[in-house]
Amino acid sequence: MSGYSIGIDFGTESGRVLVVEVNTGIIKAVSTVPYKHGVMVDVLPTDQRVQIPPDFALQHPQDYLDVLYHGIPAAMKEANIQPQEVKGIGIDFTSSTFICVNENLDPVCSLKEYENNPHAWVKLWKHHGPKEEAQELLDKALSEKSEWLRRYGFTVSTEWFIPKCLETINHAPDVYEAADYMLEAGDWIVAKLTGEVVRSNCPLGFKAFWSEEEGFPQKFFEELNPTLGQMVQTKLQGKIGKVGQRAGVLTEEMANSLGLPQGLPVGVSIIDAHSALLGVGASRSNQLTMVMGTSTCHMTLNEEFIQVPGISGVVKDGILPSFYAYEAGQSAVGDLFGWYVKQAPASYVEEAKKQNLSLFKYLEFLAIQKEPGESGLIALDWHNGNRSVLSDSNLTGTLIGLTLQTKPEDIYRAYLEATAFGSKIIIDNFESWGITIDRVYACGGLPQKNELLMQIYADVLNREIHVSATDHASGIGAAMLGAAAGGMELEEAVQSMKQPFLKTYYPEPKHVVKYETLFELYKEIHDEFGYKRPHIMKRLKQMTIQK
Ligand SMILES: Nc1ncnc2c1ncn2[C@@H]1O[C@H](COP(=O)(O)OP(=O)(O)O)[C@@H](O)[C@H]1O
Ligand SMILES: O=C(CO)[C@H](O)[C@H](O)COP(=O)(O)O
Repeated sequence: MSGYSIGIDFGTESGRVLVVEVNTGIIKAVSTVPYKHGVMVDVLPTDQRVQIPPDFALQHPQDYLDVLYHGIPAAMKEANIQPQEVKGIGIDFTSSTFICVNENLDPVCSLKEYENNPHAWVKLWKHHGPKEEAQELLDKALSEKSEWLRRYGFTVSTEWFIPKCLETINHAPDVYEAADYMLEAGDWIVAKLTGEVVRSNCPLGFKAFWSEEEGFPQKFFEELNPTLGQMVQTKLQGKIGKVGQRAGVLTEEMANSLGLPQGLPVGVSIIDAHSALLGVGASRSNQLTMVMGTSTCHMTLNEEFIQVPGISGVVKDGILPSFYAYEAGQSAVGDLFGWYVKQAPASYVEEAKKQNLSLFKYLEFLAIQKEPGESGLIALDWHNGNRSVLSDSNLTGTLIGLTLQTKPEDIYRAYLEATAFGSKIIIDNFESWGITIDRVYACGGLPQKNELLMQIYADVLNREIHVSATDHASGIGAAMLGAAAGGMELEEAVQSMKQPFLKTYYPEPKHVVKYETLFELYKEIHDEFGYKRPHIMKRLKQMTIQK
């Protein structure tokens, strides 16, 4: 098949539209559209007096539509191709990003009577509101030894779809009633493009306790909450499609608005991190892809179903047919560095400006001059909770070893190291349960932004890290799904569109030895606060929520 595919990657802060040549994977154009409202955590845009509760992370659905309406025409213009040359569109989206819509697919937050209810807005993946609901689901599933829990590493995360549904049922019954569909935002975008609701097996499998063999655990839902039970037949209706299949075709109205041909095939959606695995071409067993951005997701494929505690999930055909796709992750990586950089003292801000460096780059420049262990610091990177292997959003970050000599760059380096230690815990966990990792890939926005970070990962993991040449691996994966919707075999699309590698980071033996010792200490602190004394962080967190 010749021609182009449009891949749209909906991230945490922005959406990116790619136009990609299907035979070569050459990126002809990229248009980035930042979300005007970003991540909403303080007040609602409709009324500045309505405070958003703590632990909420909301988004404005219009921001996603703006990515379509502005990003597609801009990317097409830059690519300088004819609309008829486009063979399909694919969508990837952060997940579980949860939206309630009515039968016309209008978000409930766009209806006047609900606009001031935070529950009516999009709940972003990192919305940690449904803590009690997640715990309730987990307690029941553990007490009954529910079969489905084996696919979720024996955990239930507040970030997932069903806890978010239950939170809406419990705290905003009117919003629940007003919704005709409760959808993953990726599936909503597909529905807006095609006029038809087709849910993807990927987020359904990873975030909503659904499997192809068993569907939803209907009886379990009914027993927990009758409304949740009814939801399966009502607000969770819609066709289910598999990643790699066509969800439908572009409606006339959308085609006219976007300047694309009517009837253009649109693929079933995929989660962003899962899409990145396709983008780097890690389409075999025993390869691990670290998708490093705001958060990090650790993705791998395997021919076998293996029960692995502490992971985010395993789904058959969740990324590629005939493979079980596995996901684990860390909830704050780039976000943690971004937060720390904002705390930099005025003298650092000034000096960075003088040297014409971003604060990230200035701190990296200072931190690179330090040896591993030199600062005597160890951090826990749980500033947005811990996704794997502890799966507890009540956990918080910590820093041990501070003295009067500690400098900001020491702390920055300790946080970079902490995320590498967190990744080592995840990889060691996979391996100890029989999922061997032979090759490690890194992609996402971070690897190309921070060389020190990637060298630390190579040293801590004591493995080579192959960094993808593109920081758009998710968008490329989405474009592959667009090509597949247009008629290309998905595996063929992966082989012809996968992106090359830019650089390999090799472990530095002198550093590896030092990091082995530091990791032993990290593991002790991790187990102490994660397993033995989680109540310390939980009680502190509780006080902040009660305020
Ligand atoms: N030089 C840098 N070093 C470390 N972190 C960075 C640097 N530049 C940006 N970041 C962080 O990277 C994240 C953005 O990553 P990116 O992959 O572009 O976004 P997303 O995860 O939304 O797709 C932000 O959280 C930001 O704080
Ligand atoms: O949980 C996810 C995938 O399963 C989220 O989509 C992801 O963690 C957010 O991604 P990003 O860091 O790229 O914004």
